Amino acid sequence: MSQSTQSFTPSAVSAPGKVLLAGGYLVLDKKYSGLVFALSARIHCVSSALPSLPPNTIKVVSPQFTEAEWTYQVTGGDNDAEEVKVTQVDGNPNPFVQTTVSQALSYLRLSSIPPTRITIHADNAYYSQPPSSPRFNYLGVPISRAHKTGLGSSAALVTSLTACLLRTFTGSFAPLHNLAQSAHCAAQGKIGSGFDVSAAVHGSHVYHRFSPSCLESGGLREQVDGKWDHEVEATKVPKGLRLVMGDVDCGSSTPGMVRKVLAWRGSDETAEELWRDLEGRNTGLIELMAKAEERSREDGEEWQSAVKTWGTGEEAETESMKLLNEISKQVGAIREKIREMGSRAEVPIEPEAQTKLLDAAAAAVPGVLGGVVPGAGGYDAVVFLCVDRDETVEQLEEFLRGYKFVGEDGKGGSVAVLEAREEMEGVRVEDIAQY
Ligand SMILES: Nc1ncnc2c1ncn2[C@@H]1O[C@H](COP(=O)(O)OP(=O)(O)O)[C@@H](O)[C@H]1O
Ligand SMILES: C[C@@](O)(CCOP(=O)(O)OP(=O)(O)O)CC(=O)O
Repeated sequence: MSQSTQSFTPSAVSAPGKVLLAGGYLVLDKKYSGLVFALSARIHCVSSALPSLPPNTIKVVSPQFTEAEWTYQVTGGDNDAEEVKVTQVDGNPNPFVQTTVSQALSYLRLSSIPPTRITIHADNAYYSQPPSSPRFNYLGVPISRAHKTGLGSSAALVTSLTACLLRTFTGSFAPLHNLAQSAHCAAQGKIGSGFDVSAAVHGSHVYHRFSPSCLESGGLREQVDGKWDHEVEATKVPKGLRLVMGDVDCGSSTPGMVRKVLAWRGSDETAEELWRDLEGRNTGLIELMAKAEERSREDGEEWQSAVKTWGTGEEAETESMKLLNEISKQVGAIREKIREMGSRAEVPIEPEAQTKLLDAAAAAVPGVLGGVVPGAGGYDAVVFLCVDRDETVEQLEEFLRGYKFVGEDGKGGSVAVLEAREEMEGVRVEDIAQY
């Protein structure tokens, strides 16, 4: 039913970026798990009334970039038969912003809205830039020219913007997950696994995807309000451990890699065995992390002492130490299968240059349990699981800063440490006075 606006709640919300530590490619199939951590790097959206504009106008601005203002006119929705239309009247195209505004307003079917401004602020870790830049640093280029670091800017943006629109016009976040997945898939022009939007909504978890059929028939309302079959089981990096994210300055294209890996999976009947084996290793890591977290609560003193000494040569033989050793070994076992997957599909999921970097970092820095090439793999990122000791983190950062990466065709590159670590929480309401 169409409804006129009952409320206008100026809102500030944020949604986190993601890192898929385990389950790349597998997570595209509902049977298999994705271990995804939300990150402290967030995209914020802040709404306010903008009385200088005509009614039924929404202006979205992203002030860290040039040419980043988009004005939309909202029409229709006066009766049930009439669709809501969102037309861009000003600015360059931004399909993620436009699709999100359009889907949120079409879903809500508001027959009139007060003129509204929404400001986007992205944490610095989303784009390469000088260290110690001010918060929400001004990059001075259009978004298309900013160098992305692969934390999932579009998923965090779509989720944050959807949440902001829902809260502004209805006072609540419902139905955030389904609506954000729908908008993200529509803007991308394809139905991916959705682990990134799921992390932006729910925070860190083990993810099983929704069936693509949730978005394949019926209208928007029917789809969003229908029964979704994704699964989300909260998880966390055990106390005393942390993730360190590295951005490798040598790009590779995810879409091409996904197509090739899936084509190989379809053509080789032994691939399924590899998928099952890798799933066993991934769930093995998930279980070990849960056990470690449990151990840290059962015997905090023993756990703390293991975390303090792991990798220093002064380890005592305790249950906690055993768990840290097992986690470290399990990361290695996952990488072994990932390399097999890559070489059999002929796709550089963990290319040799990344193997060298991951092994060299773990060998050089005491306290690094292991590193992987996250998500789809390739040349552009690494993530390390390490003990959360100041000296370990500092040494790892120093090691990465000094590392000379030799990528595809012998091209050299550097590795930047991102200002982001794991975080449990997904979307959240922020204090509107802070911006
Ligand atoms: N801070 C931002 N403000 C406005 N739009 C953004 C912002 N960050 C990302 N986007 C949108 O998301 C797109 C990037 O999406 P994509 O290429 O899928 O990258 P990612 O892998 O980071 O999600 C941009 O072209 C833009 O449309
Ligand atoms: C291959 C995948 O399973 C994981 C890709 O993970 P990334 O973290 O590499 O993704 P992008 O940020 O979109 O580049 C594809 C998917 O699950 O959609």
